[in-house]
Amino acid sequence: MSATATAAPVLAARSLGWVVGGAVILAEVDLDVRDGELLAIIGPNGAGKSTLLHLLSGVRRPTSGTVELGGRDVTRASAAARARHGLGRTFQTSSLFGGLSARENVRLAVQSRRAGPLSVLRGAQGRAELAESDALLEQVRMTHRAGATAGELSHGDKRKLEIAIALARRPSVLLLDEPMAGVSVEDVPPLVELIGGLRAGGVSVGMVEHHMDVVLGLADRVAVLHHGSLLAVGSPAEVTADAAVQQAYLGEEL
Ligand SMILES: Nc1ncnc2c1ncn2[C@@H]1O[C@H](COP(=O)(O)OP(=O)(O)OP(=O)(O)O)[C@@H](O)[C@H]1O
Repeated sequence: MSATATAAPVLAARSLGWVVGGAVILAEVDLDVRDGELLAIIGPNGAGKSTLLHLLSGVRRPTSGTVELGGRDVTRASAAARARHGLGRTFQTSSLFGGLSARENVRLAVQSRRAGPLSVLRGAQGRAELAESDALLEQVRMTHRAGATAGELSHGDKRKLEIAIALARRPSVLLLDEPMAGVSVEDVPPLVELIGGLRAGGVSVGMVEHHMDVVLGLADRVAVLHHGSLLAVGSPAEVTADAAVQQAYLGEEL
């Protein structure tokens, strides 16, 4: 039994569903991210993976079911409120300020956590904020790129910077939407190391990812979505041996 097999859920979907225009995009999904684990969410294109992240993080409201964060019902809470209560996330499309440096991007996130977004408008200077920003850049191995503008970074470095920004808000659970998308082959191993190390820093992770070698190497558990329903959830070995999962991926590499 793995160390996280009996850990408490930090984030949970309970019978979660989303219906739009009569189409059932997500149906009755019961799934949790447990304390200290890395849960990977996989599934063929259009399975509902991003929708699930949107519902969990409050970007979209479910049409049925509930979301619990740290044991409390946050179904009606906004994305900002969930973020304040420890839920971080990154998006498939980059959310960086391309014209600002990597350090400035992280510093804005640090500032907004420390004093609320208005402090950014006041242009508050703070040694502590700078030190914290630099520590976050160090944590994601980006110190050497601190002065580079975000727009000129490689895809791999952009993903690292986005994780640093998410960590600036000190999340207890972090949702990553396809962190390896567009990342060059040589940038994959450092990103895998960074994401794998988040658990040791006390951050539980829910990660949507298509790269199976990355998923199988990193995840404590894997959840498989198919046509909006949860097909299987278990250890990487259990899931890859599952006949229904193999059927869903027929013709695709698993
Ligand atoms: N706002 C919307 N209105 C109607 N249909 C939507 C909407 N958003 C998503 N869908 C549909 O819901 C389904 C699931 O989409 P979603 O993006 O969650 O899938 P996914 O598993 O993340 O796919 P991919 O791996 O391609 O990113 C798709 O068929 C998509 O077209």
